Amino acid sequence: MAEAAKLPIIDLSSTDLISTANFIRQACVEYGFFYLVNHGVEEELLARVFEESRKFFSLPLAAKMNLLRKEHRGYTPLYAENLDPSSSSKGDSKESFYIGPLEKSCLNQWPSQELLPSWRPTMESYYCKVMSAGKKLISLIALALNLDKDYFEKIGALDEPESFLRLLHYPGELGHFEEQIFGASAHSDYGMITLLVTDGVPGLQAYVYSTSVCREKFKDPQTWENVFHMNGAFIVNIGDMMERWTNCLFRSTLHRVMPTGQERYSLAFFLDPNTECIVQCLGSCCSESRPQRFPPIRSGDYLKERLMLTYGS
Ligand SMILES: O=C(O)CCC(=O)C(=O)O
Ligand SMILES: [Fe+2]
Repeated sequence: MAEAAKLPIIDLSSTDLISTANFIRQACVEYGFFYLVNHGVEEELLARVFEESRKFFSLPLAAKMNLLRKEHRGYTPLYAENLDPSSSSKGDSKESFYIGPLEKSCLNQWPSQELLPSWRPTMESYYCKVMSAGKKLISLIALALNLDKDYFEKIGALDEPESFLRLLHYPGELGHFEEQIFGASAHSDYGMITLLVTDGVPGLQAYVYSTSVCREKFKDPQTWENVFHMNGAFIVNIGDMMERWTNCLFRSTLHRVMPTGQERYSLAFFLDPNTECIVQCLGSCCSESRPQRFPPIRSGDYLKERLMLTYGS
């Protein structure tokens, strides 16, 4: 049985910015995962988002297929995705719905107002709230990296960030004994940070290390720890672009969702930089003894490459 991960708890409302930043640094170096409390997103709004998400996934398949994923927005059906390219499984046992930047709203797809009248305003309101919590957190992450608080704004990363809200539904059915079917197979997220909230049903596991060395992803044997839901908190994890910026100082930790036989809903918000932003090793994160590990890359190109590997488009 996997143990429960004892993740740090970061208070986004703390006025002591320096100690919060230090605490974030430690959390990102040691775990790449932490809980975020007092983030300003009301419980009542979260409950409404879950309710609307449930309504969408309960629609007949044909209605959902009308909104099939295009331009990385819309519906992805069960087994459409295998997050672990090294596995030969038939795909993950989950369905999802992506909502992209509201500034580019013509690319987004929405269920019709006749079907789900409150859906779009609820999702837009949540998108804005979680984005503002995320931006505040990024300013503390900048401080944690000994940068100016507005560093990521100044380099344009937070100017119309290419961020996606993903509604997830795990139906909970278990595959045959001989099949290895995950809710979400082992992966790391692609962007800067992910802010996740679940409905409380367990399943999420993170591969937590105890050394600060950049680990080799997908290397066996692995030890996984359960990441449980905490009432009122976001589960935050560092994504691969932040790992590249920090030259592996901050970890983009592998995680997965185990099948438990229970139906499960979650909301993942991937805060990814503006597509034109160049992601390159921060001066404070490389030295002679810690040489740069990745070449600079345009955020949009990196994201496209990763999505291509997951979806083929
Ligand atoms: O549903 C969850 O708990 C995690 C989802 C996730 O890791 C993802 O969509 O990237
Ligand atoms: Fe993830």
